[in-house]
Amino acid sequence: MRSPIVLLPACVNQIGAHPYHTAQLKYVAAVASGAGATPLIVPALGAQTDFDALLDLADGIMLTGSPSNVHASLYGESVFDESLPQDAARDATTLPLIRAAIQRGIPLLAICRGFQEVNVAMGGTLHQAVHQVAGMADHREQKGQPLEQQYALAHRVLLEPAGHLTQMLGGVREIMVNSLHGQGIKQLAPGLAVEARADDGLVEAYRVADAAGFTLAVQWHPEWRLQENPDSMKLFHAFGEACRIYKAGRGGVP
Ligand SMILES: N[C@@H](CCC(=O)NCCCC(=O)O)C(=O)O
Repeated sequence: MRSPIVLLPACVNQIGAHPYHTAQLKYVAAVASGAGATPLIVPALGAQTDFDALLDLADGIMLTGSPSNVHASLYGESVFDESLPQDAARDATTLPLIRAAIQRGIPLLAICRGFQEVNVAMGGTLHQAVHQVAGMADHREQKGQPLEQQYALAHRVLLEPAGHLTQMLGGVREIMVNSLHGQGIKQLAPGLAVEARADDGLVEAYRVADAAGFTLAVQWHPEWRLQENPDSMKLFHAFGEACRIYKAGRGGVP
């Protein structure tokens, strides 16, 4: 029996003289080892994408993090800081893909930038600089520090008692998470249900309330040192199981 196929939409990055479609190794490895699925990196072709062809192949979708920001025009704002990286090709690919996948009930796991993309795709907005908002903490990593420090556990998140994440993690009320983001949720999109918040009230996880399939979006990075974090392993295991159930429900072969 073939393993479920999980699509990972790529970023576009300039490496030397050429632009590339890229996905970080830790996300690809997390899908394979954490979810027990076959990762399939999808180029950021935007409107040229045959979304139906891709979704016919997909048993799940994982939206990765990225240093680039979702373009502010996609939630009705102008960009506050043009010096920060953007990725229009990724935006043009992921936002329609997200809406189509949710429509089909395809399992969806969204991480960091992916968490922000789903909120925007469903009609929500973002703080472009959370640390500049009165009463909010600074959720950014200390760039230039070793990665072990940048991805170290940074703050707790309080889980919604009746949420799916609480159930997934065996009933715990809070967990410690890493934090590598300058942007965050301002207005949660209609139809999204909060799963966790930071102490400053920032939404750190949600699900699509009436989605037919598994949906979980988290602002932190469960893929980081996945095997060493039991909570992250439970999260990826649940995602993998949802992908297997989805695959079985559609006869398994596209
Ligand atoms: N640019 C957005 C999202 C931040 C994000 O995804 N950070 C992780 C980048 C590196 C990685 O993928 O591990 C923001 O700043 O809020």
